[in-house]
Amino acid sequence: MITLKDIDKYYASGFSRTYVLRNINLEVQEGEFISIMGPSGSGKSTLLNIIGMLEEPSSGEYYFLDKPVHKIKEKERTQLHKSFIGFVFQSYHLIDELTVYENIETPLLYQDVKSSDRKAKVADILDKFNIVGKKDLFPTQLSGGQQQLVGIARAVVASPKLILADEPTGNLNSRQGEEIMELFQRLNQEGTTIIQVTHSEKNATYGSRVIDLLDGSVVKA
Ligand SMILES: Nc1ncnc2c1ncn2[C@@H]1O[C@H](COP(=O)(O)OP(=O)(O)OP(=O)(O)O)[C@@H](O)[C@H]1O
Repeated sequence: MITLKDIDKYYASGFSRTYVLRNINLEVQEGEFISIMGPSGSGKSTLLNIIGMLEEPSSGEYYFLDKPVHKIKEKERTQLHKSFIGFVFQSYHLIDELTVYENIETPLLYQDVKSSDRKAKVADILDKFNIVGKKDLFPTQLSGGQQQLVGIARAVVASPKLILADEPTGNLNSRQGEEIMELFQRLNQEGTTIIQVTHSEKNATYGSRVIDLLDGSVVKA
């Protein structure tokens, strides 16, 4: 599904370069559930953002479903992201002015799904996530755990092939964190590929492979 070849990400600092990622080579097969681990500042979020097409590498090659992401135009890249990837952020990134229902519906609007299909898909996800009773509330009226559930519901409503999650349980208590991990495990068993960034050894046990980063390089994959 994913091939990264010699990916570097650096920023200019004076006359030199500061490397955030260096010489990353990685293959991810469809159906994997991967945890990216490593100390703070080791480049985990940057790697996830590159895989999610939210950031561009400075050099190297990135193939997603055999498409050369490093070569295609931004518009096509955005289309790839919208069609195949669901992104879960640590700080939820819900839209405060929209209800739970409307937040979950947004990716379907981007994909031009027709109204009756949108209704059916959102209803299905609300049901699956046990949040039917919350559909008309606004994000600020929910607990952190509930907001993250909505964030994940929004990420999966369009049935993405790949879920990327950056510290999805970072702001949750341990019970809520376990629920999210169990949910990811179920989605993975149903065929969704998952890559999460986590500091938690326990969260990593839900996955099938750990990628360890140190100072921008993969030390174990
Ligand atoms: N625009 C930028 N200019 C310079 N350096 C940057 C820029 N953006 C990120 N960095 C640096 O890249 C490094 C890696 O950041 P990244 O967020 O990927 O690490 P991380 O492993 O996810 O860290 P954490 O676990 O703390 O979230 C950091 O040292 C950060 O300061």
